[in-house]
Amino acid sequence: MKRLAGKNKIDEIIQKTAEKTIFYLEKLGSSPEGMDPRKVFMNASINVTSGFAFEKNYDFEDEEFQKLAEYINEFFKGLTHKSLQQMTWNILPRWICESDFYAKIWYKTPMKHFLDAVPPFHKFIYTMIKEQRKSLDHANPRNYLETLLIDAESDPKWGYFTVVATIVGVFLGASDTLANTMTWLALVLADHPEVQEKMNNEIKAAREIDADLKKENCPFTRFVLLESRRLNSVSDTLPHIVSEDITVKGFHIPRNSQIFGSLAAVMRDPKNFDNPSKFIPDRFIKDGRFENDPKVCGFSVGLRNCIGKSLAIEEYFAFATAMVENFRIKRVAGNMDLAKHAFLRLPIDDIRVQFLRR
Ligand code: HEM
Repeated sequence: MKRLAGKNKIDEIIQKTAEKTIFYLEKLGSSPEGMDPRKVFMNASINVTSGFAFEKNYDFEDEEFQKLAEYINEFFKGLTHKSLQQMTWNILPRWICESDFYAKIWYKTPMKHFLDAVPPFHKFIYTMIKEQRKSLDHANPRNYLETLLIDAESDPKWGYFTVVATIVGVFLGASDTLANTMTWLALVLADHPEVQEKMNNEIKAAREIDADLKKENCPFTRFVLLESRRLNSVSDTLPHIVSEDITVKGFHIPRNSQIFGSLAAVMRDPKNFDNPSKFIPDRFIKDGRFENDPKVCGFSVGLRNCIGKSLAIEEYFAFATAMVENFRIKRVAGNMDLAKHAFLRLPIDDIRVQFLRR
């Protein structure tokens, strides 16, 4: 990421994507029935990721973009079952897990979406690789894919498959997480109109200081964004495999076990936050100033924490401020309940939010 600093047009792509997002939120969400904004936010995060990965900025209605979005959405439809299948590998004999019969059983579940999306998604990325190799400048990689291609040439352990799998991982890590973080924010703001007004006033005043909105001029907005991520963190945690035998607080965990730690448990623990289930943006004021709190750990902790954290923070700020500057947000249907999901914390399906132009 450091090698791309200042070279990638990512800030410009984030701003353009924020404008497109506003256009679609108004087009689809201004009527009294409102909308589920997830798809619009998903398109927005996929577009920023394609800016980061390939330096491509799409129109959401572009045919190539729609294909890309479809592969990613299909992956997510089957992801829970893919994870459940992996859990069964912990308990069943290997010959069962590797049999055709067992594979056919899983293909009858929603995991089918995941499996069917893999070949065309990989092919799409191979096409990008071919395109970008033609103009690859080794001294000046312009995007994430180019840095991977350069690394792959100098390391025999890397093959094209590793490059493709890394890009797939970035698209999966970047899209659903940010889309749902934005959706939770829209829902929580709908319940707190006074917070929307306070944010809007702060953003207006900050624009007078500098037309390019600066985070340091928007402390209250940052409290709100952090508090919304704390209260409704999207990822509880991804499954991890234990690489060696370990004992934690008297519990022995053998090598190769699959484990799940809960990030939400840290962020909703009353020992860490007073009234943890309440939305209290001002909880982050320390001596009158904004202070980040590392216990808000939705990007996970440790060596494998989120590689896209700083990009995600930029996108979240840009999309959230654009949304509040342009709209009053109202909830028309649904509530703040959690959807049933194996390891993500997502809003339920039947939410409807109205975006009323200011
Ligand atoms: C609000 C948005 C986001 C949230 C809440 C989030 C959260 C997370 C979490 C919890 C992990 C798991 C870390 C672990 O295994 O312990 C993760 C990993 C990852 N994230 Fe994010 N993420 C976000 C945005 C992004 C973005 C924008 C990118 C792309 C540039 C990205 C790329 C990745 C990748 C590639 C991994 C896997 C890292 C690894 O396994 O080493 N994420 N993210």
